[in-house]
Amino acid sequence: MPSDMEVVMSLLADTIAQIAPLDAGVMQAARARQDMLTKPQGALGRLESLSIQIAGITGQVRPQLKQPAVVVMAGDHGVAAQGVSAFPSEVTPQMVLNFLHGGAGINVLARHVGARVVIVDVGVASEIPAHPDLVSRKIAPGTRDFSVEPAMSREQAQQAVEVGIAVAVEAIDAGADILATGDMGIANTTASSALVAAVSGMSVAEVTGRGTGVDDAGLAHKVAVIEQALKLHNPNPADGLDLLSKVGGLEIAGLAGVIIGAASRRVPVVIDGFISGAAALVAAALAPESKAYMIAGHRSVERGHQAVFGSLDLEPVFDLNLRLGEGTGAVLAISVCQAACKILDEMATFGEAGVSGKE
Ligand SMILES: Cc1cc2ncn([C@H]3O[C@H](COP(=O)(O)O)[C@@H](O)[C@H]3O)c2cc1C
Ligand SMILES: O=C(O)c1cccnc1
Repeated sequence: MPSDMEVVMSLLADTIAQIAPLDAGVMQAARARQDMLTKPQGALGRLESLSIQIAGITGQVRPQLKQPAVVVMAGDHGVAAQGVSAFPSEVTPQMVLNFLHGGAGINVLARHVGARVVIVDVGVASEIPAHPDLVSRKIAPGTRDFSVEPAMSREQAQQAVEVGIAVAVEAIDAGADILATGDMGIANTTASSALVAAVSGMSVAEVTGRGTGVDDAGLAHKVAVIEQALKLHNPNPADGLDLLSKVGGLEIAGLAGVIIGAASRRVPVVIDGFISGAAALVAAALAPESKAYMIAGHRSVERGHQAVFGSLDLEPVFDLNLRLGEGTGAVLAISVCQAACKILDEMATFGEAGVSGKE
């Protein structure tokens, strides 16, 4: 009999092993179709390249995105005790209840694009009363304060990634054909900046912003806390579980799992803001092939988000000056992905429409 730990480890390893490269033949066929549509070649810019990426992801020359879902992972952070957020930790469970009642920003924007919202407690510190729409998969009641000790054990990091894999696969089995990532966790921009600094090699000051709105003194303190933590733990940037266990978060681990799970099932995954971007860096460290399945939804206001795009070689779909998280920018970008696929599928070719080609 394998121990529980071996089963857990094999799920992560098996899922990573299932991630295949994009289908180059399908992408070529989608490119050829784009070039026959009634517009100057390339005139629909990013809509064209997005449609081709999604064709390569799904293996369909004319992919349809009909059932979006956003996975919002919630977890608390021990490092909040250092005063690195403008808000108290009790906001995390309070916002989870808000999600469940449909009143948060993500609920509104998900309704706007017709996306299902999946809310997961992977590490909220307090007990959240049972609710039919809450996926309760708590690995620990928050992380430990990583300014003084590792945020979690390596085993917990792996278990949290696996929660994300399982939730993504369940959503896909229930019909989802495109996923978005969303986060909730007071102080999680601190963990995210630590991860981004560790992976990008940039200085902590360059990749640390105000999160929920700390003032100048608060920002300087936040930078000092992260610098000290990185000095203490020296995480290995090539080892996703080492990064997570030392300076990560349970919801960040869960989101890395969502990305890996989506990639393993050939489903596009739209990455939200800075926290989701940190999760994407971890996913890429664990499974480099998962990068091809990522679509960067938007550029967040949070300082350091650009470093994520640089490290992953991604270009955000838009920049609306968002700095909320929860998956808000990602679900809006899903609508752009759907538009891109409709262009590829529904636009007439020059031949069909009787329009003359280029001289
Ligand atoms: C009411 C409220 C709703 C939110 N929804 C997302 N966040 C965002 O803010 C937090 C990160 O910022 P920091 O690192 O400064 O704590 C995360 O929970 C993130 O999802 C929120 C924050 C607040 C206050
Ligand atoms: O970009 C984000 O996701 C973000 C930025 C600030 C605060 N919360 C989330």
